Amino acid sequence: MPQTPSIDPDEVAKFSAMAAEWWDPKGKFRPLHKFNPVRLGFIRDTLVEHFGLDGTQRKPLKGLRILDIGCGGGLVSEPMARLGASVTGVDASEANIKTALTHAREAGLDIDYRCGTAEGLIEGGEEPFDAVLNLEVVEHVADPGQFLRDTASLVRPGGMTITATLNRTPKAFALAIVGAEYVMRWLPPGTHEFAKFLRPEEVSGPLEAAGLVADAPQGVSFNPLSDQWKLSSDTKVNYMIVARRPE
Ligand SMILES: C[S@@+](CC[C@H](N)C(=O)[O-])C[C@H]1O[C@@H](n2cnc3c(N)ncnc32)[C@H](O)[C@@H]1O
Ligand SMILES: [Mg+2]
Repeated sequence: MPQTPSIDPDEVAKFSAMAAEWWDPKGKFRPLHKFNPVRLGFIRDTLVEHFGLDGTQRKPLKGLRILDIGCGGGLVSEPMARLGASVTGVDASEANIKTALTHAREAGLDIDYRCGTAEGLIEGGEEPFDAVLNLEVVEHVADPGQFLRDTASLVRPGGMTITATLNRTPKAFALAIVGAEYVMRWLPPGTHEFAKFLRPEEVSGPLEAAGLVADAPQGVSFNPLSDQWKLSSDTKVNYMIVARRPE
């Protein structure tokens, strides 16, 4: 594990211990698999609109350079590559990167996976990206403000970033921790720490401090009747924020 400021070693160890399960839709990452179609649709549509791409093409993201920071096993990196993007997937856990590499190789996808961090990319003089995806990571890092400013600085002028996380509200405590971890057992107890959840302004603030302009948050909600996630106006539990760097 690289020793740099954004890493909380206990958090990264927790994900490393589950590394073999990333691609098991019934395993410990079941919630992310269930959640994936709605966030992928939102990401695709947002990128197509922002960059003025042709959404009817089979590979509409062709030509875009995307960073998936905290990519885990590659649940988002792979679909982005299939849509034509040139994807760099970075994760602090070596075990996750191994899982991601093996899975992409078996799928015949060429993804630039690296074990590392946002601050490591900056120190290494990485060229800024068209888009940076920061999905379900900021609630697991040591210093969220610095991490958000770092991810923002990896966005090129005219580019954008999408951040997804959990809100720090009583409803999120009830659903994402008590419900998902202790009642439904969708996630291993201890996966999330309530104090590390972020209010939308705690995400947009650091992004804007780093020169981006943030949209209003987009809520994502689970409907127990249909057993599905959908975009919603309710940002009290899961939400995503799009932020753009002016030209
Ligand atoms: C909940 S998972 C999300 C994975 C992926 N983004 C997804 O949504 O499918 C959080 C990931 O963040 C990684 N991580 C934690 N701290 C990190 C850091 N400082 N830099 C990069 N990755 C980190 C963990 O190893 C883990 O794979
Ligand atoms: Mg999480």
